[in-house]
Amino acid sequence: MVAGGSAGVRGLRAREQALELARRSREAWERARRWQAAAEAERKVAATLLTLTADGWRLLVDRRWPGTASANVDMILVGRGGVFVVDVKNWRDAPSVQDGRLSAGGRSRDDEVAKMLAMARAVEERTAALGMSPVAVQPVMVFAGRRLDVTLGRVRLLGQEDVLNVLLAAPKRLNAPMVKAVAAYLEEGFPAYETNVLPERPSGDEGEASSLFDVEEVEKAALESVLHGPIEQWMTFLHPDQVAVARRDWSGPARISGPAGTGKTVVGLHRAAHIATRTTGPIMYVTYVNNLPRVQGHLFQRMASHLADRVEFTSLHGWAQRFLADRGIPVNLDGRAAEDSFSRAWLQVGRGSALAEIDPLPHYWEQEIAHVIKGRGIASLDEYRTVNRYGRRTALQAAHREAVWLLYEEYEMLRKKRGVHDFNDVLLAALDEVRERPADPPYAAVIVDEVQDLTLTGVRLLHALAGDGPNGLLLIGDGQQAVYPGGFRLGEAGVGIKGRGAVLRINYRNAAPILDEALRLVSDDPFDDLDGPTPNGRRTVETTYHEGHVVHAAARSESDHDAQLVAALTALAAEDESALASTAVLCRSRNDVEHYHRLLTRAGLPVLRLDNYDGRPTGALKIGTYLRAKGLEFKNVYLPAFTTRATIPGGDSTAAERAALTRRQSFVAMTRARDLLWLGTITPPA
Ligand SMILES: Nc1ncnc2c1ncn2[C@@H]1O[C@H](COP(=O)(O)OP(=O)(O)OP(=O)(O)O)[C@@H](O)[C@H]1O
Repeated sequence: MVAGGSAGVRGLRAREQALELARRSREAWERARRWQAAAEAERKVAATLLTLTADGWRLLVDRRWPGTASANVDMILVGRGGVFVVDVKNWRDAPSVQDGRLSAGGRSRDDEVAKMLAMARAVEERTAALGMSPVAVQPVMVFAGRRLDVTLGRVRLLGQEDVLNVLLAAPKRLNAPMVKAVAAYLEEGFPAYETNVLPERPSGDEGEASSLFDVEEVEKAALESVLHGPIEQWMTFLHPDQVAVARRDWSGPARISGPAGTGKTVVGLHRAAHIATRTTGPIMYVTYVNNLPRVQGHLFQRMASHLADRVEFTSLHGWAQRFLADRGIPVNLDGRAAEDSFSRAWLQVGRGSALAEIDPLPHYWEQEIAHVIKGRGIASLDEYRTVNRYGRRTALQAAHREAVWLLYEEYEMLRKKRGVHDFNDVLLAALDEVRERPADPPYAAVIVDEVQDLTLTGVRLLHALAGDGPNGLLLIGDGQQAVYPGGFRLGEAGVGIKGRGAVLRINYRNAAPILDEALRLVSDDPFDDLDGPTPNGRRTVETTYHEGHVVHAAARSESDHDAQLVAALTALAAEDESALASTAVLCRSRNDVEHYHRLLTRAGLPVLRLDNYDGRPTGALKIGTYLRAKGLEFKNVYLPAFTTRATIPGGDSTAAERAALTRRQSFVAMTRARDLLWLGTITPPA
């Protein structure tokens, strides 16, 4: 269930709210009528908007616009939906929007849009000082006496009769004290003309109260608003450092880093919105994980719906496949057939070679090919002989490198014989194509989230798309959360970010005991962070105070462990029926996901796979692998069969490397938890 209580209670509240507003509209009308300096059209719109003041909104009318000789701002409305900069229009001809242009009576009115945007920007500058995100400032043109609801870029065009419903339905961004503070701050920044003040108090004479709105429509709008989650609040207020990073002008590629939960994605999303309002080209928000773009896309839609069509949320491989298909380049991506080709290559030339001395199991070598050879686009044995294998800590002698190369060539031969491609082939082909024939139209910006999981080829591809222009490429990530082996330096991708980096340090997500527990696990592990290695895993990070705890559930057997998990989740649901909606069970392997999915379903708990989760509220408990949970967060996280030992078997020389990777993956899973982290372990009696 979502915020706002049960459906019945919500409906009742919306109805009460609508009726109260209808009562207050008479009072509003009277106040507006006595606003001498305004024209009739403005008075009517003011009356409509004044109605909202009964609901805690603040309306500032006819304000001076500092820094301009004589310009004024018609109205600034501050309420729980954010800040709305309102320009009232009383045009004889109906406005019309076509191909992104505004006209009326056959005449272009684009200059009015430009003025509106400049006004919004002035308000945005002021509210940014309070840590408010620009996406919470919305320019609105209100057309007196008309019905209309059209979006033109950032500007919303509304008919006088539609404005109230739209504002009431807006997701809640500000609470009551915030509304007061923001309004007071804007009042100071945009002073009133003394001769033109809207009377504060009604006279008591109700006068003519034309029907300003339809009670039923308002009721519907009020209901829509409470259905939005509390998430809109972080979308509105950021830490001043975060606002500064989101709005910074970078002269070339830049980087945002910081430990888990420090708001890197939040800043990335705000940055996407910021750039969208200042450019015209497409913007790509890309990540390695498949399901994350859907979730981030929905967050962005809720944060800045008017900009949603400007930003493409995509996984890197998904984008590359579409791009190649559009260019008519055939790709036969078949992960399973490619894996099978590798298994055969291993049997033929790997298992009996010098490689088995280091690690007798194929997994390590499969990753060597995927992340080091193909992931870095290495084209010859000579190149591979000397390459620095960042992030892979097991040294390879010349003979081993030669054996790996043989294995790679065998794999490639078998793969090509079957006519299939692997994920690396897709990126390599896309990179060749982009270099040959760049994307058209070019991307105005490419924002890469979770960049630590990309291969060098992936970063080269995105760099080729974004170029080195101002505010073009932004890399967001944290090497401590890398869940794949093999790394690189940005310099190798030809990306220079010198002097264009920002580090976020305040963790807003995890309760302190959870973050402490997770950081303890990786505190001795150095990690690679694109610019170079760190000596250990200890980070400087501040936590924001909120309650939370870690539960250790120790079991003697698998059945005892599973019973404890079911009991814990059932108790959680019994205490608060909505708790499951913000709870996830995360598993190390797909097999574990299958096992726990069956277990929980049998116990009668509603379960949704993370593969099918798109960020929209659902009442079900989420389940998925650690890797699928990247970038996400939940109030309660359950990690059944939790172990800090490497679960993939292999040789002694590579054991330390595998164990470190396992710890990093566990760290990612643990830091998804906001308030409760449940760790289930199975220790059979000695
Ligand atoms: N200024 C802020 N005020 C309150 N909450 C914030 C603020 N900034 C971020 N948050 C919250 O912190 C949490 C973590 O944010 P986000 O997912 O962007 O972090 P991250 O650094 O990308 O994390 P990770 O690297 O672990 O995926 C989110 O719940 C977000 O809403």
